[in-house]
Amino acid sequence: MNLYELIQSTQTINAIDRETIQKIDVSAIEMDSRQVSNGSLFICMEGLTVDGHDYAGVAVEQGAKAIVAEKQVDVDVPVILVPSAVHALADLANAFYGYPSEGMNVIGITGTNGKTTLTYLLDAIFSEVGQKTAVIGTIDMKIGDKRIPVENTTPDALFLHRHLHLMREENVDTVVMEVSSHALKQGRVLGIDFDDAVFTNLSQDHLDYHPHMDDYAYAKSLLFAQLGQPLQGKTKSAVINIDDTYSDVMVRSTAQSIISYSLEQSAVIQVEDYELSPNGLSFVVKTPLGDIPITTKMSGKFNIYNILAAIGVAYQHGVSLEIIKSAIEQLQGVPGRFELIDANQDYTVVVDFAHTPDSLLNVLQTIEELKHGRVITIVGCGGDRDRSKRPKMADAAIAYSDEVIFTSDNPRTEDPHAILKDMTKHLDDNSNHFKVIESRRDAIKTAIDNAGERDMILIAGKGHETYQDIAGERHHFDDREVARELILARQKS
Ligand SMILES: CC(=O)N[C@H]1[C@@H](OP(=O)(O)OP(=O)(O)OC[C@H]2O[C@@H](n3ccc(=O)[nH]c3=O)[C@H](O)[C@@H]2O)O[C@H](CO)[C@@H](O)[C@@H]1O[C@H](C)C(=O)N[C@@H](C)C(=O)N[C@H](CCC(=O)O)C(=O)O
Ligand SMILES: Nc1ncnc2c1ncn2[C@@H]1O[C@H](COP(=O)(O)OP(=O)(O)OP(=O)(O)O)[C@@H](O)[C@H]1O
Ligand SMILES: N[C@H](CCC[C@H](N)C(=O)O)C(=O)O
Ligand SMILES: [Mg+2]
Repeated sequence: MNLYELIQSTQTINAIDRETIQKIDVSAIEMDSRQVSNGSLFICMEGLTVDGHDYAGVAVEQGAKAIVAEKQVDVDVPVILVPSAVHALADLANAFYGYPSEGMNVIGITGTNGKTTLTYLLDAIFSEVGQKTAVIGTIDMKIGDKRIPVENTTPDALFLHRHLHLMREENVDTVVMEVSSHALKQGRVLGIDFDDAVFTNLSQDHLDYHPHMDDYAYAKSLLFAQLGQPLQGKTKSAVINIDDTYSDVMVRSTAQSIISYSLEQSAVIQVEDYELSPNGLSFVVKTPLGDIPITTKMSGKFNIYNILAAIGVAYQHGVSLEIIKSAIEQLQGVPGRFELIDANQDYTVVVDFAHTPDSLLNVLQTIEELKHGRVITIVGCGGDRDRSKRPKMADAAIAYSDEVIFTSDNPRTEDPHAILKDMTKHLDDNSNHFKVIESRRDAIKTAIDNAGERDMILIAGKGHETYQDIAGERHHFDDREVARELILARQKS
């Protein structure tokens, strides 16, 4: 693409010599010098670890034909100065790839918990309608039947516009994506033309990155602001859980119509009555188009919220009540979310991705309603992440379990002992209520070897993850595989 044409899509600072840059054809846009090839346009991004401006020279050596930067860099190719590299990256990538999100339905989901679960619900509903769908989220990226691994829950703007383009080329109708607060604060989703934005809930997480809860809520609200002004002929909506304390922040951030959902008060999408049982949930959802009785194998009151959110989006898109019901009832569950490990043992083993105080409380309260024996919880906290959630997660585990085994999650670059100390130092050491077993495998083995008939073991925090990050190195580790192997080993012994 011609560089002169391309830069018309963003705001620049310096006067550009039109004749020079009109001669440059850009073969790719890159934000990482290691990816630059001959003919690339390199955008210097100031990161949290390094400053991309320091890599401009390397990018030119690799073949970059021009540089986009926020400050002058000493290279012998044209340098286009911009007021914001974050905006320039989004504008240029969006233009380079032909504004791909405008040609598809794009649904953005934000909130502390429930995003991944909701992507699975919406994928099931839009697939049931007969649409081709794509999903971008924590587990992976899915385009039709293809699954592509991702590093971040919400990737950077360049990756997003590039892959949205690919999705449009592959005739995807609807893209469902998780939008993390990191992504919103770092401008990773700028330029995406969202049709709907969903707010699930807000509770403590990421206070290593956000200085306080208001900053975290403000970041989430940016998704609702990005829906823009209502346009004639195009209906957009904000689907919002009004039972959450922070819902007002989201409601006030958007000019689009609000589809509220609630379990407790009057809302566009609400619940008449619900029943939680060991076999799942059953409840009646009231919508302006009529009632939908739902029976699902998904467990936990919190999943009613996820289902209401899905119904809110589907309702906005005119999906029939029958299709909504059928898609939700067929969904077997989400990998690593309340996933039962069943090898015909006489005790229950649940693997769940709860890694925040609120999600851990939710999953344990669900277990409280389903249990028939003792509850044994295995839990740890990730390293290089919010330290203040550690004692709170420990308290949640202690409050609802007969026994807790504190263990390692992903220590990353932190000392595993220090993380476990942060979790347990306020607890009474003499209590025989908890143990600390640093090795996750040994912790799972201890729980399985000692489980009695009808006991329930919760292995929390890692869900679908297939690795454990120790000292910055990833080793293969899957709670589900390890639990199954140890259950079978106990049966043989
Ligand atoms: C803390 C954080 O959010 N970091 C993100 C951030 O990295 P960073 O700011 O450290 O980047 P950097 O390494 O300083 O690099 C700056 C620039 O220099 C460039 N560079 C760098 C090196 C080089 O040799 N050449 C070069 O050009 C880089 O490509 C980049 O453009 O920008 C990167 C690109 O967008 C992200 O991949 C990275 O996510 C890291 C891997 C991460 O772990 N993030 C987590 C905290 C996160 O974002 N999590 C949320 C989900 C949370 C949840 O769901 O609960 C997510 O959306 O994944
Ligand atoms: N609506 C909800 N409210 C509270 N807790 C929930 C809700 N939905 C799921 N959970 C709990 O949170 C855990 C994570 O759920 P899920 O993966 O759907 O959330 P997420 O928002 O995608 O998380 P992440 O920020 O890590 O991507 C689940 O394993 C479950 O324990
Ligand atoms: N997206 C979340 C996942 C946390 C999962 C947990 N297992 C951990 O490592 O803390 C994060 O990166 O903070
Ligand atoms: Mg997720």
